[in-house]
Amino acid sequence: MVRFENVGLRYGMGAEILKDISFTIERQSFQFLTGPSGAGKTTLLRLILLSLRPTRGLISLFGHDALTIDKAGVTDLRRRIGVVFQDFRLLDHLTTYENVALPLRVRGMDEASYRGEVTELLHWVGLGDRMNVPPAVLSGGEKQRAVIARALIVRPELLLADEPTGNVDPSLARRLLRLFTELHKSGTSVVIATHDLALMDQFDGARRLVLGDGRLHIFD
Ligand SMILES: Nc1ncnc2c1ncn2[C@@H]1O[C@H](COP(=O)(O)OP(=O)(O)OP(=O)(O)O)[C@@H](O)[C@H]1O
Repeated sequence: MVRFENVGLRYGMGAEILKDISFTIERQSFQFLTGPSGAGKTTLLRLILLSLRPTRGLISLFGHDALTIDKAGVTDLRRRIGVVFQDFRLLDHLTTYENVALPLRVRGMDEASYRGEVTELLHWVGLGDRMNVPPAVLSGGEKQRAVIARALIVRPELLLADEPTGNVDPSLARRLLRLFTELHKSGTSVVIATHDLALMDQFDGARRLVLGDGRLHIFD
């Protein structure tokens, strides 16, 4: 569902951050994206999301040539992707529950059809007693969990998560990881960018995409 061929990226006139990156992400796959700080993990996720254009190379997303489609096409493809990024904000005029339910509401669904599922997911991420407060009063880790719940509620075809367990304690990190693996089992391709070796070790068999010196090394 994602294919990169010889992708290179530089910011402005700077040096190339990513060089000759080629890989595929298959349907219903699970992988970690790792590498030292500054290696380009967030940059690579942004290229997949089509919020950055590569300096060279080819990117295809869900079978479409991502570099030639128009803006409306990009919006359509993005709807199929769940995103857990640090700078994806919650809306402060809505409650936590309403934020998580929003992607379903904008799809025109009736609240009665999703209320139970949203509530269950919020309990699972440990926000059962925070549902009716605005995000402004949540802690950093609670906000991050609300963003995760909002990304997962639509069961996206592809989930991109950037350090999704960065702000939570190890036991909650394991719980969130379980949520990602359940989503994967139900059909989603999952890409998790992380530094957390202990977390990756819990998923010994998972594919690892390792960035270093601008290159990507793949361990299947
Ligand atoms: N908008 C930008 N303009 C210029 N340089 C940038 C920009 N965003 C990132 N960079 C640089 O690109 C490199 C890769 O950054 P990126 O955030 O992708 O790395 P990362 O692997 O996600 O790092 P971390 O693990 O610390 O989050 C870094 O050297 C960073 O300074």
